Formats: sequence, structure tokens, C-alpha cells
Amino acid sequence: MAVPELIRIVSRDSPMALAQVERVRAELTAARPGVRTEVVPVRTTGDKWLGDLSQVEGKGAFTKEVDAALLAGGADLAVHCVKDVPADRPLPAGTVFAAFLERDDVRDALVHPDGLTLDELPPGTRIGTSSVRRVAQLAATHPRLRCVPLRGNANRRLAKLAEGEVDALLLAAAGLERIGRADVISEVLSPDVMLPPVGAGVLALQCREGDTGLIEAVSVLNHPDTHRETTAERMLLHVLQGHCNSPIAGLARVDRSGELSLRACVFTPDGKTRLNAHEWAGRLDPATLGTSVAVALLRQGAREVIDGIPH
Ligand SMILES: NCc1[nH]cc(CCC(=O)O)c1CC(=O)O
Repeated sequence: MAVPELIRIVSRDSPMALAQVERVRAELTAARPGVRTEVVPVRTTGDKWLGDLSQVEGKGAFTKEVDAALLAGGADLAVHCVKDVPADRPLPAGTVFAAFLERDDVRDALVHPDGLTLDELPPGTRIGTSSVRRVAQLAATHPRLRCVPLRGNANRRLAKLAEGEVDALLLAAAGLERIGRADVISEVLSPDVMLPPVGAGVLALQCREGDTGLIEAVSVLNHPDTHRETTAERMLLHVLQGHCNSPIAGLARVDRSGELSLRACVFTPDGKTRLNAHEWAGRLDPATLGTSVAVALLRQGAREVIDGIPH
């Protein structure tokens, strides 16, 4: 199989996305010294539209334009945050995942200018986040804090915090690390306090289905345990038919002995209802584990909770 000489990498053009591309380029260059890479940045609907994401026509607000560039042949490889890739439907026809990079920190982080932790925040503190998952979990554990809708990439959110539009932010720790701003983190939240979204901290490489030489070339970047975790989590979301505004959290982990487990929750936005499921794979493959945990949540009434939220 011919290894390509040049790989054109398409991605969102946010600082975080471009940092992700640089990681992929560095790993590719190390593993395949003969391969050159080029970056094709595109601006996505999700970057242009700063209102409520549920009002954007269709899904995949952060991935649509990237997928289009790949399919049109303007690029050969797309880098996505798995978290942003819809799981309720298959990948765009003609594309496949070629690798999942080793997972970064999965946790959410609190950013507070005076370095306070979540438990130290005074009542009424305005937390900038538009994520139902974050809003629901905060409502359950810290009902006296106020969530204020805030969108835009991480750098823009930090700017809005600096301007005083909100008092604190909840952002993914991995994202802050990627843009070189881990210094602003006042507390990294344990998954027991804030269960992360499906795909948190995972970068996926996507390419055209028939590009066997390319698939072969980039598959060296695949991290098997991350692949297992991501497969279980995405199957969970698929069976739940979760959407971009779903109050769903899910985290799969491979432990030291190599055992895979998946815990997941479905919430109402007021935090009053929390459905829980946690299972070990045992002899199940990762996708079947994802299905099993989803079915456990559906038995507890997850469908009604998920469908109760506009999208
Ligand atoms: N929704 C945007 C987005 N997509 C992925 C990440 C973080 C990095 C990751 O989990 O891979 C973020 C930012 C955030 O939620 O703070």
C-alpha cells in the first residue's frame, strides 16, 4: 500500500482546533518521517453562530464544513474533537474514523479570576456555560449558583470573563491545556462532581473510506484503550439518540487490569432527576457495553427526559 507523500489536514480554525492539528502533525511526523502535512483551516457554522446551538439547522455545527472539505477532496484528513461529532447518526457517508489519539484529561475545569473553588463561590455567582449537561449537574450540587448562557470558542469565553460578562466559567481542562491557558484553572472537577460528556478529551482522525494508503499511514496514531472507551461511549449516545443539547454524560474507563467500564447519567436541566447506570464490560465488547448501559438508562425513563429538551 502506497503511503501518501502529502497529507492535507482540515480542521476548524479556532485556536484550540489548530493546536489539535499541530499535535497530529507532530505525531505523524514522528511516526512517518517521510510524510509532509499541510493545514486547511475552515470556519464552521458553530464558530460563526453565537446564539443558541439548538437553533442551528441540522446537526454537527462544528463538523459539517470540515466533513464537506474532506468529501470534496480539498483535504485528506480531518481532525475532530469526538465530543463535537454527532453520535445519533452514522458518520457522513464515504468517511470513516481512522484513529483515536490517546485521551487527554476528561475533566471539566472551573475558571474563577480569584482562584475560588466551586464550593467557595458565593451564592448568585454567574457561571458562563451553555451546556445542559453542566447546567443540570451544577443545579443539583450547587443550586445557589446561576448559569448564564455563553458561547464562542474558549479564547472568546475567557475574554468575556475578563470583561465581567460572567463571574466564572466551566470549560474542558483539555481544551484549556491545548490553547496554553491551563494557568487560569482554579479547580479541576472530579467526574464524581461533574461527569464529562461522551468523547471528552479525545481527538479523532477521519478520512475518506477508500483512502486505504492514508488509513494505513495514520492508524499508527491510534491508541487502543482510547478506542475502546470512545466506542463504548459513542454507542451509548447512539442508542440513547442523544443530540447536541442532550443532558447526557458518559465516561468509559479502561482500568489498570485492562477492564473496561462505562458510567453514564441522564439529567433534567433543573438537576432534580438524575438517572444513573454503571457497568463493567466483562466479556462484552465495547459497543455492546455502550448498548447495555443505554438500555439500563432507557428502562429508567431516559427517553422522556431526553425528548423533554428542545433541539
Ligand atoms: N464544545 C466545544 C468543545 N469541544 C471539545 C472541547 C474540549 C476538548 C475536548 O473535550 O476534546 C470543547 C470546549 C469545552 O467544552 O470547553
